Amino acid sequence: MTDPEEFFRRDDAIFANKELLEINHLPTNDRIVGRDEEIKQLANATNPAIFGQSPSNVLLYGKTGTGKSLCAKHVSRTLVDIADEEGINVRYVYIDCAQDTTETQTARSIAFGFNDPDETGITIPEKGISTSAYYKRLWEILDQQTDVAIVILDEIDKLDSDSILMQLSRAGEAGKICDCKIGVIGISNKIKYKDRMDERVKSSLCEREFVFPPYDANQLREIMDARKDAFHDGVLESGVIPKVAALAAQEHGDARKAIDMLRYAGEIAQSRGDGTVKESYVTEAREQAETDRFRELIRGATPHSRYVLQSLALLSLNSESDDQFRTTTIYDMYERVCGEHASEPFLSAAFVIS
Ligand SMILES: Nc1ncnc2c1ncn2[C@@H]1O[C@H](COP(=O)(O)OP(=O)(O)OP(=O)(O)O)[C@@H](O)[C@H]1O
Repeated sequence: MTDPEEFFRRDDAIFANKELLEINHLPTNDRIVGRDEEIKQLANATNPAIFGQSPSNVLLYGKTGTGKSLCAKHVSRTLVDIADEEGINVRYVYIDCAQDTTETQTARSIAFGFNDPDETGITIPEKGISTSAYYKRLWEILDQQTDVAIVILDEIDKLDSDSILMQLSRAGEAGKICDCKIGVIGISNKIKYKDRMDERVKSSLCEREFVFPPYDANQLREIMDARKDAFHDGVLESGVIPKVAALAAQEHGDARKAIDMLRYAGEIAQSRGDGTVKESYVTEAREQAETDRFRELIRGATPHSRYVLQSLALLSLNSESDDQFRTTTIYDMYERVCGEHASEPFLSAAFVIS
């Protein structure tokens, strides 16, 4: 019988500190490259918190992987430490609005993020209480736990309404609802997001706006060089990082994709029992990074957008050429796919398809 023991590795010949290349890793100061100006502006906007005053609300724009979340978290983390030295209690929470799209979910997650139940004695149930009850607990928690609260709302455009923003901006207005000062850092990939905001929310939330430009190949190379110690000495072929940087720069300068590609290239070497991460592995790593990204995009789409996509994929698979398909052909396939998912097709999907 095969002994599974022979398939386990007791040491890692490739990675010395793989965590540096993991998606959720928040790098330290010395590993953050090429965002000095953005960090300076964000620090200026949130500086009043150090004196216990209201920070400016900020909106950050930029394409995916341009360091928006990283800079927002990094500046907030530093702010908390400096304020602490000045005797001011600042805390921050990070909310992914792609996960928490409704007002209730967002209010609950913010309350949960700021709450230390041992200190407040307040619990935040997953469900079973009303939106206003979540708010009530949130204001109470903020009053008890902090002088200044920073709320980072990533993918803010995914919120299904402005209600939570309205509440946060009202609460932030000196002492109206709670005594704590509140600053919001909104993050979006959609430059036009502001256009659909309520005027009142817009004037309060968009006190300052910063656009994060894409990285060029040199910056991407520096970002990866600063994390090179994720690998053991000498295992990375010298051409790997420049190749990853060049490919990622071609695809709108996305640092996440670059770091993913680098990690995958290492994993490919590892899975083949190769002691060297070869430049030739980068092409495969790129495909894997693209598949991941696509999977993530699809996961965020509505069920019917996924059914339309599945229909197109099925038609393309069964087609000899790359011909275009008639709307009726796609709609027929879409109806079939909906049937397989026990879902009623939307008539309006025909307009979307056409
Ligand atoms: N200037 C930088 N220096 C070091 N690492 C960076 C830098 N910019 C981005 N990264 C890394 O790239 C990845 C993506 O960055 P981040 O999540 O901040 O991008 P984003 O602009 O918020 O993207 P999205 O809009 O998709 O959330 C993270 O792992 C981050 O650590």
